[in-house]
This record gives sequence, C-alpha cells and structure tokens, in this order.
Amino acid sequence: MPKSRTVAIVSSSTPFLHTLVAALTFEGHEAVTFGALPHAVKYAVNETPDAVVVDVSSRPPCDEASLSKLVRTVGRDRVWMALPMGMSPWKEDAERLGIDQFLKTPIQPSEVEEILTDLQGLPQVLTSARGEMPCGAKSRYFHIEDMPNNRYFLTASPAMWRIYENVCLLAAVNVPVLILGESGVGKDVIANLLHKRSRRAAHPFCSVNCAALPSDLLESELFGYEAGAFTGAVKAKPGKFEQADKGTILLDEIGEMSAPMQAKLLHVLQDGRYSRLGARSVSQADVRVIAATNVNIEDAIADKLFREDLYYRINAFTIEVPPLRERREEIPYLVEEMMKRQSAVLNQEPVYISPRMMTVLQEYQWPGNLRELGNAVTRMQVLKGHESSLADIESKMVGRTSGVHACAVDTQERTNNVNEMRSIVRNFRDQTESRLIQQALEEARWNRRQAAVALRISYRALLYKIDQYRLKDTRISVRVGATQNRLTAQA
Ligand SMILES: Nc1ncnc2c1ncn2[C@@H]1O[C@H](COP(=O)(O)OP(=O)(O)OP(=O)(O)O)[C@@H](O)[C@H]1O
Repeated sequence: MPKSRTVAIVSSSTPFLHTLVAALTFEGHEAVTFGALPHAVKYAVNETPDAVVVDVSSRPPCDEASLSKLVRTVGRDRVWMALPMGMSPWKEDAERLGIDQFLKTPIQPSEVEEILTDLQGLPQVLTSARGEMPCGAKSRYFHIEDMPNNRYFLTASPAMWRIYENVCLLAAVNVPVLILGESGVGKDVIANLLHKRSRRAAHPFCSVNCAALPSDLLESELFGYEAGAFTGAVKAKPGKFEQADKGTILLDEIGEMSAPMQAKLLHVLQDGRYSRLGARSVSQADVRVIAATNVNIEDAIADKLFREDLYYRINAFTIEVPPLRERREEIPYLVEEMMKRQSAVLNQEPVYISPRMMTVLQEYQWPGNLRELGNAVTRMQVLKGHESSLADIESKMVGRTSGVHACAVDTQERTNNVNEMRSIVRNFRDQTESRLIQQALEEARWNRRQAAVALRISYRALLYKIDQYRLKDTRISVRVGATQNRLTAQA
C-alpha cells in the first residue's frame, strides 16, 4: 500500500499551490501550505514533514539562514526548490546550501509525477520525531496561512483543520458559502481565506456589514446609485457588487438583514442581475457570494425573521466555526503567533508567557473568542507580561466560576471564597493599574492623548481612570511651587 506523506509547500502562487496540493491530496498525501519560508521552517522543526517544496519564483529569494535551517531540519533529499523555468541566479545559492532537486515553474505534470514517485522512495520520518508544543498539545493540525493586509489564518485543532480542508476544496468551486459562528470566531478570516485560495484571488474581496446600515443605505451600498437618484446623490457611485466584480463579496451579519432587503438580495442571487439606484440599465454580477452570521438562522426562519428561500440560496455549503472554548488546544499557538506579530508591530521583544499565565488563558471561557484573545495578548504585550495584564481575565473567571470546580464546594463557602478572591484580585489589579497609568502619564509628560495611545486604551477610558485613581500631575505642583518660590524670592 502506498505510504501517506506530509509535504510542506512554501509558495505565494495560487496556481502552483493548486496543482501541487490537488495532486498530493489525490494520492492520499497531506499538503500543508505556507506563504512565507520562516513559518514553514518553524513547522518543519516542530512537525518534521516528509518533504518540503519551496517555490521562489514569485517572490525574492528566501533568506539563506532559513533555507539552510530547513535543509538541516528535514534533510537535503527531502527539499525541492521551484524556480522560474528552472533557471535563476538563486539556483547557485541554493546548490551551495545543499539543495539539488529543482522544479520548473509553471510546474509541469511530469514534474509532479516525479515528486510523487520520489516521495514513495523516501524512508518514513519517525512519528515520534514529530514535535509537540511546550504545552504538550500535538501540533499535527498546526498551519499558518498568510493573507493580504497582514491577516493570517491559523489552525491547530482537528475542528479547524477540517474547516481548512473544506475551504481548500470549496475555493475551487463557485458555490455560495454560509459561515456560521459566534462573534469573533474568525468568520471574516475564513471568508478571506476562501477568496485567497480561489481563482478570484487576483480580484477584489469586498465585505459589507449588513447589520450596520439601515435598509435603504444598505441597498445603495450593495448596488450603488446614479447621480440624482436621491437627495444628496451628487455623483454616481458603484456598489459593492460592482466593486467586487470577478472577486468575492462577503455579506457579513446577513442574519440581521431587513425583510425588504432580503427580498432584493434574493432577486440578485437568483439571476445575478441588479441595477444601481436610479439607473435604467441592468448589470450582471460576476461575484462569488459568501455570507456570515452569528444569528441562529434556523431559529430566525422559524420566527419568520429570515426568508427560507434566501437561506437555501446562500447556503449551498455551510461552515460552522466552533467557539474558542471548544478548541482550547489552539490557545498556546494563537497566543504565540499573536504575540510575535504584536511585538513586531510595537517594535518590542515578545513578552514571556509563564505556564501559570498560559493556564489562565486556556481555562478562561473567551466569550469574545479570538477577538478577545487578541486584545488580551495586546494588553500583555503592552504591560510587558506583568501579572496585572491577567488580572482582568482572572477577575472575569472568578465571576464565571466553572461548574466543574464549584459544584463540590458548599454554596456559602464558595460565595465567601469568590468574594475574597474577587477583592484580592481587584485590589491587586487596581494598585498595579494605577501605577502603570501614572508611569505612562509621566512618560508622556502628562499628555493624556499620548498616554492613552501608549496604554492602548481610549482617551475617555484614560480620563475615567485618572479620576477613579485620583491621579495627579506631580510635575505641575512642583512647577507651581517653583514659580511661587521664584515669585516669593523676587518679592
Ligand atoms: N483562525 C484564525 N487565525 C488567526 N487569527 C484569527 C483566526 N480567527 C480569528 N482570528 C482573529 O480574531 C479576530 C476576529 O476575527 P473575525 O473578524 O474573522 O471574527 P468574526 O467571526 O468575523 O467576528 P464578527 O462576527 O464579530 O464579525 C480578528 O482579529 C482575526 O484576525
């Protein structure tokens, strides 16, 4: 029986990825794709894939250090490099690093055949050599995929891995997809991924929040308008369906769409035809439609809030994204990646997350899902990993004591413990927070707007905290004192 292999592919070329991933998965192998070499190197260190294919044809040469680490990690006989028509000034550099298997881009079927045959000949990598994260979670489902605008998709759990696989399959077919899940679980990220992996990737991805606009504004936002279509329409404006031509449109929060708007949308989805407001002509939409919502659509249909016929139009395929609390094994991976990216943006070293901190992060319920986790990571980074950055999470945890821990404890005792812990956490948090705010204010010479930016809180929140902790600008009193002294001396 042919052996199943795991192959990591580094490429930013969609056709290259499509061809190779399709061939590998058809043969029963696992393909893990990366947009950038450093991510693949990290993956190779943790997971020891059977082989790696690095395509350098559509971007500048990868850094030598990463490439040489990759060759050392997986072995030179397991690395292929794809070059434009097999010729490139980087070929010599790659050969110097020990790479001697090259592919031509655009990749040819004969070369794909060759890789598949070679893969069969490779000795199996010991499964025990496959890495584990420090937390002990298996990283078999770990994969990061970079997307435009500094976005990325990370998976490290079987549930998200399945979603990732489905997205890869769905990207190739032009069917409407409905993405369901709580707020902050990553519906928008998945829609972006679907677009990026599709043949429409070179065309626009447009997102419309259907809950944010009243019905008539939403209509003009989606379909555009002609000059004079309504008071204030001085100039004609294309709608999102037009802007997303040949690309993808995400109808976010579709569950909140008003009934009249649902009827208009249904019309467009049926025959792809629409008109700008005030226009006589009809346009034809060439757009892939993805819809997303955190509303329970089936309940909404039962309550007559959502049209059943529209539901069937938008959900040729449904992706249900689980909340973060149902995939806690991803938390260490997400924290690490978020921290790495945050620290790079802030030009700081990533802060150390102690095992205690990680336990707190993994035990918390995360009602705001990955969005809330991202905010917590920012807070930890800004507060330099100080324990206070966890205080608010801990206090929320105390407020939502898990039934598992609590059930054995007598109710009165539990209430006392909770109250006591709450007050300890609150005091500790308040003390540390006021000290950090005072420090930030002093560093910003009491420029409160600057301090708010440094603390990553809103200006209003900072004013509230200054008032709450009765913080004072000590510099002013010294200066006033000095002036008074001077005045006194002059007098
Ligand atoms: N799989 C993921 N990998 C990396 N980051 C993610 C992932 N999923 C979500 N995020 C991050 O979490 C945040 C929320 O994600 P997103 O906006 O996609 O959620 P959503 O489900 O669309 O939320 P809402 O319903 O409120 O619109 C974003 O900052 C996003 O980058």
